[in-house]
Amino acid sequence: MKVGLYFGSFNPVHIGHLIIANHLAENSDLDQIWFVVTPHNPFKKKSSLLDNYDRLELVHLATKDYFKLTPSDIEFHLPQPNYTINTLVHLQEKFPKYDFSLIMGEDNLKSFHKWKNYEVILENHDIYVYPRLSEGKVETQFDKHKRINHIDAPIMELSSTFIRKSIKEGKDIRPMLPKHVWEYVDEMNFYR
Ligand SMILES: Nc1ncnc2c1ncn2[C@@H]1O[C@H](COP(=O)(O)OP(=O)(O)OP(=O)(O)O)[C@@H](O)[C@H]1O
Ligand SMILES: O=C(O)c1ccc[n+]([C@@H]2O[C@H](COP(=O)([O-])O)[C@@H](O)[C@H]2O)c1
Repeated sequence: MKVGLYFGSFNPVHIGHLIIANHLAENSDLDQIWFVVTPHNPFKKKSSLLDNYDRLELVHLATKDYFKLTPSDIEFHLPQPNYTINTLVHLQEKFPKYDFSLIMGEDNLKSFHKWKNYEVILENHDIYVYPRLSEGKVETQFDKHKRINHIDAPIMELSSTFIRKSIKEGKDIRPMLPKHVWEYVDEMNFYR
C-alpha cells in the first residue's frame, strides 16, 4: 500500500489543500492520502492556532466525500513540537508494510534543508512537491534529486493566513473553503 502523507497545520484546511491531495489521488500511484494534522510545527508560533481537535474536525469535513483522502491525528500523541522524522519512524514501525511518501508545497521544500534529519527522510521516502509562489530559493542539492517529484499543476495563490485575516476583517471568503468547512467555521465563530 502506497500512502502519501500530507503534513500540515491546516489552520484552516482550504480548497488549495484539497486540490493538491485530489490531484495526487487522481494522477499518481498513491493508494491513499492521509492529512496529518500537526499540533505544533517546530518553525511556527502556536498563537492563532485553532485547537487540534477543531482543525481535525475541519479536515474530516473537507475530506469525508473523498474515498482516498483520510484525516490523521497520529501526531497528537507524539512529542511536540512535531518533527516529521519522528512521525515517520513511528508510522513505519506501526505499518511496516506501507510505503510512505511526503506531500508538500514548494515553500516547505525551500526550508527543507533546515528540517531535523532531512537527509534520512530523503533516503527513505519520496517527496511530491506542489508548485507555490513563496520567498527564497530551493537549495541546489535538491535539484533533480531522484526522490523529489515536482508536480506539474497550476499555481494557486491561497493560504490559511490570508483566509484567517480575511475572516477577522469580516470579508466573505466562502469560495476558498469547502462548503462544510465554511459552515462549521462560521457556526463556531472561528478566527473572528
Ligand atoms: N496554495 C498552496 N499551494 C501549494 N501548496 C500549498 C498551498 N497551501 C498550502 N500548501 C502546502 O500544504 C501544506 C500544509 O499547509 P498549511 O496548513 O501550512 O497551509 P498554509 O496555507 O501554508 O498555512 P499558513 O498560511 O497558516 O502558513 C504545506 O506543505 C504547504 O506548503
Ligand atoms: O521536522 C522538521 O524539522 C519540520 C520543520 C518544519 C515543518 N515541519 C512539518 O511540516 C509540516 C507542514 O507544516 P505547515 O505548518 O507548513 O503546514 C508540519 O507537519 C510540520 O511539523 C517539520
